[in-house]
Amino acid sequence: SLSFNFYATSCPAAEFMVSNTVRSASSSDPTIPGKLLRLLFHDCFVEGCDASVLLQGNGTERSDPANTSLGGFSVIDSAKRVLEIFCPGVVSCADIVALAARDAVVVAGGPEFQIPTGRRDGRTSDAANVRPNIADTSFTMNEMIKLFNSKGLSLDDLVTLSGAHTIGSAHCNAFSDRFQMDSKGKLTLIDTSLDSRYADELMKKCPSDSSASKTVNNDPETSLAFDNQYYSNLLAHKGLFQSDSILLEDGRTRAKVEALANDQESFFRSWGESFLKLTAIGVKTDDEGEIRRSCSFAN
Ligand code: HEM
Ligand SMILES: [Ca+2]
Ligand SMILES: [Ca+2]
Repeated sequence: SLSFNFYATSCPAAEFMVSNTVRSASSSDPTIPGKLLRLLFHDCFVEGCDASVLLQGNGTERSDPANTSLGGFSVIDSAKRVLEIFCPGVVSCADIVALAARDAVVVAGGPEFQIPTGRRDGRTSDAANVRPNIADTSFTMNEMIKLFNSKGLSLDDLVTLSGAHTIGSAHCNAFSDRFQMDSKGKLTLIDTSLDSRYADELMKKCPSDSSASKTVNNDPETSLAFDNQYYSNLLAHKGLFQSDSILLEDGRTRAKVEALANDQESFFRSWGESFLKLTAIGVKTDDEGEIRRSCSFAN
């Protein structure tokens, strides 16, 4: 099983080296924390937290269209490079992904807490497993609940972990389903759960002819700060994805949204608990899996 300070004797500076790498990468590129946090989500929901998302090659998870907008791989690679110099063959890529996401939140001003380590790296990675296990922005609440429950996560965990959208950004096509385009390329809002002024802003930033690489902030107010602003945005009908907006629309989750919007401390407490559950999904430990030498390839 996982344990706190798993590397205490085998590589005592492991966590320090990961956090240093995350810190220095984020200081030269402020988009890094969001990328590292999303990378963890996409790792843990597919085959568990086993770094399967990092494997390169034909038909791996990383090659699936649902994963092409992932980033932060180079930060994981540079942490691994340092660790392989000081503690060769000891620290798993799966632990690096989890620790890096934990540290990314701290860098962005979020809560700091210990997480257990001892995850081992998976040997398989199949693109076909991505879409059945990753939530789509068009999911209904029932579909979201079903998916999260299948990973051992509750309704409250869903609301809390969606708070990750308090940082980072999204490509225009990630929310284009909230608009309709006429034959001249003009957009109109079809999703009435969205604030109309916010919708206008989004249409301006993401016109129908905008480039595929164009992005907008997930949190229009404090995109670099890991705070509870996400929940105030939901109350103001400024959830970027339909899967954000329904957290307010649905009676089963609304009270939790309101509670987290009202109290940042309670968001941080909830975050710590739900993050621990997220980083423990389907972990491989002890004699399962391996410790990869390179995070991009199985040994
Ligand atoms: C509940 C269902 C969820 C859906 C439908 C969803 C969907 C999305 C989408 C479509 C994007 C934009 C990607 C892009 O276009 O580049 C995004 C970004 C992001 N998501 Fe989620 N997400 C969900 C839950 C989560 C969870 C649980 C986490 C982490 C705990 C997370 C963390 C992030 C982060 C940090 C970003 C910004 C990435 C960046 O800046 O590069 N999301 N999400
Ligand atoms: Ca995985
Ligand atoms: Ca924020």
